[in-house]
Amino acid sequence: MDGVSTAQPQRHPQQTGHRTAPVAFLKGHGTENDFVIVPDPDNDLDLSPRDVARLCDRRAGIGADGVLHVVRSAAHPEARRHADRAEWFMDYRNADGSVAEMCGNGVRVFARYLQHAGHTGPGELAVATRGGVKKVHIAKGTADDPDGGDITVHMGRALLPEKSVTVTVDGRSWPARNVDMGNPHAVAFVDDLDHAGQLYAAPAYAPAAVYPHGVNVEFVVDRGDRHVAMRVHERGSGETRSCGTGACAVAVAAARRDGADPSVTGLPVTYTVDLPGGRLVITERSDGEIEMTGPAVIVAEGHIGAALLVRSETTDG
Ligand SMILES: N[C@@H](CCC[C@H](N)C(=O)O)C(=O)O
Repeated sequence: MDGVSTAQPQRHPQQTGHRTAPVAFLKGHGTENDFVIVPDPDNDLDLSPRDVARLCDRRAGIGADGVLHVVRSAAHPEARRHADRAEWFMDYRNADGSVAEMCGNGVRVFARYLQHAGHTGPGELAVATRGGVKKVHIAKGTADDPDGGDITVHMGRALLPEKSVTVTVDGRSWPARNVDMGNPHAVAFVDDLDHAGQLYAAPAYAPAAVYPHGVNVEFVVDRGDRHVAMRVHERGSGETRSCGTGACAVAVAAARRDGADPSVTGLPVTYTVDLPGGRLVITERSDGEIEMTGPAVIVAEGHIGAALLVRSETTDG
């Protein structure tokens, strides 16, 4: 993580017990990686891991792969130091309530929310994340769909630690490439995406010490020249229909496998990555910077029912 403080916000007295004021939310997705968006500019809400898990529950809650808690950087202890460069902080949480360093699809949906709410327009903006400040470009939409332009995120550089890893599903194992996109990934090239099975449980990996905080696992097949397809099992969320950091990790792993390294050749390389929920285009530039482009959509807005955010001091963290 990029020098992030781990200080936690203090729980405000009126945030214990039953919340009285309705809390607004929106629902959005990027290539069907879906999020509950909770606007909270002044960081008044203290969303516990259990609150997040309840919101993301697809039967008893709103349902999502994660939560995008939208807070002004100046109001959040983990982002205050970025406030002069990025007005808004994406406080991203996985569906099980855990915190992650980065979410690539989440940043695009976060930017779309800021556009939807009138905080920004098409063009450039910066978003603070636990993985540092990310530059985002919102393309102009059409007359029919003004908020429909693709969104490009500058994801930073990938790190490829030379550690051999094996991932295993249903007794079948593959070597995997270890790729750090701010968050951890294990990329396995397979003959058939069905070989990853149902992915109800997290794939096993070894040695465990390579990923002390867990890992996102990608399974990849070739579809054509610089064109791949993937499935992903996400740490903290299970199998999802898309993962932006995962698609970037896959593109870099595929490029190295194919002998392409822009920092050596001086030539950018672009991969098309198909996911169950849509298509992302990933370019690794000659300076190592990775750009990810894809759609982001807001699909609903409303208020969170009080029962979802009721907390008990003895059971909620
Ligand atoms: N879906 C995200 C990644 C979210 C975080 C991940 N589950 C982790 O724990 O690292 C993306 O689009 O990048």
